[in-house]
Amino acid sequence: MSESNTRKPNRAGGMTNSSSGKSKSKRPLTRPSNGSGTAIAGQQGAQAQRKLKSPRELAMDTLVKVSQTGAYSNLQLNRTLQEAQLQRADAGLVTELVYGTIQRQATLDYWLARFVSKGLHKLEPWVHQLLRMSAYQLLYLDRIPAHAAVNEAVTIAKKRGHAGISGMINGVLRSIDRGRSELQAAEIKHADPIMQIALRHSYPEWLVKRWAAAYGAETAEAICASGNEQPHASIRANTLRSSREALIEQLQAAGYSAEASSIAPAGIIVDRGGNLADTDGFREGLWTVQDVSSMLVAEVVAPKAGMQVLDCCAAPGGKSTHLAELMGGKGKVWANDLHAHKRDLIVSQTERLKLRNVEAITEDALKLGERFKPRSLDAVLLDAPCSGFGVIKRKPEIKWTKTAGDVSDIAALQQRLLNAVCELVRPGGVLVYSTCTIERAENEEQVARFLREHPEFQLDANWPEDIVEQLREAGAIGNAFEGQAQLLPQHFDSDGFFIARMLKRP
Ligand SMILES: C[S@@+](CC[C@H](N)C(=O)[O-])C[C@H]1O[C@@H](n2cnc3c(N)ncnc32)[C@H](O)[C@@H]1O
Repeated sequence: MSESNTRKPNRAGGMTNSSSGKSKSKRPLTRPSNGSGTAIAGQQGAQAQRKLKSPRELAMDTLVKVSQTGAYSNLQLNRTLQEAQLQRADAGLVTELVYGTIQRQATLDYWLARFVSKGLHKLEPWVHQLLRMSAYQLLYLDRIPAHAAVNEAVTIAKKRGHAGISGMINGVLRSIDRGRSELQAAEIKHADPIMQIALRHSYPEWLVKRWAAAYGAETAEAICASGNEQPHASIRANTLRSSREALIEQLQAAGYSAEASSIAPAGIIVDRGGNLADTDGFREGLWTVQDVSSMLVAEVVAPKAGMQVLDCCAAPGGKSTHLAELMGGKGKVWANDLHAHKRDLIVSQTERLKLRNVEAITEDALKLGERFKPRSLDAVLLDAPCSGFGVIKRKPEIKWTKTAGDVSDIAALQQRLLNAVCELVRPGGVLVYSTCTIERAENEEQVARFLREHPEFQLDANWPEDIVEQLREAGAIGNAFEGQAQLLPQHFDSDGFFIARMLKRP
């Protein structure tokens, strides 16, 4: 039996993550960004590396690097997988251990603290990560026999540390194994309801407090639980090359589980699809890998063929290419990003999708007024840099690394960006503001302030009807829809996203 990656159904009291349900597929198969999980014939160096380090040791090293250096988990994991050249099942195990351990670290520490008498803060970083990672296997993964998790941890400890450490690790993990029927997250009780949510679902207290204040405690808990779910893999049909229906048939014929997204008109949910960016269909430009909530942004811009459109913060180009597709390849999309090295990402996407009406440019969006005439563009999209709390499913370390100060800083930048780029919209034109976060300060409050200071703009509820209907059904908007929506991650099992459509008065 491969012990690769299946998560326990609700084993430790959190949300279920079994492989059975539609939204519960195995983690490595739903994380396309870690595409190096496919088997790659080993080079000599890679084989030597593999002999030296087991998948668990690689996972532990990745966890230490992420926590010590602040590296993004997905990038660090990709580096690890590329260097190690693992077989698919082993890459799946490393992926599961890295994401799962980061995701559940507060709950894991809560239990570990019971058994580590000298206190977790006194542990060396690798010992702490090894304990977390092994406790994660015992408490959250059902295909991994307890003896494998414990023995592997002890083997790593013997290799890395002295006998006292391996003995301590053995003792702690065996205690957790013996007590695991009681170590259920749902059993965690705390006098403070905020702390209870934080410990059960493994989030920092300040963040839960903020979300409870913004959305109420019940919704805050649902946000937290949803953030621990496996993300769906989804693709956006390039409707200039094929239809969504034809692609679904094609994918199903090739053995994929593919179905139309209920919310995104070009979206296809693909379960158990492996790395969708490593497929012929992707290489041929038939689709783009993108979260369904992210697909709504260009639909809300709703550009017409022939329009002049500017995407101010565009890399890697997911929304710019979508805009160009919606325009039938006619008109012009300027895809701008601050970072010159990201221009290549946009260019490679437009070339792959065979789009000729996208021009990638490099500029600080605060200075786009030096390149474009005021009031000259039909539509401007500001998909702003943000705190990213909507994508915790994919980047779980965000919840541990971002601070309330980061939210204020990024909100101040967003405000300056909005003030700068709104000048470029022509009278009667559209300005769409979006973020992949669920912070009011970056979303509704940002828009309210902007509208106060720019009376020439007004919210515009003229969104595609089907999308509005789906948003209403999911509870993302009420009856009085004014033209902005906050999608929470639980609404469509997607990323959390905010979108506001504003019109410049003629
Ligand atoms: C949310 S991401 C954009 C994602 C992109 N719209 C997509 O759908 O693929 C934000 C982007 O803003 C860029 N950025 C940050 N500050 C910027 C600035 N001052 N001017 C232009 N781009 C900026 C970042 O490099 C990053 O690529």
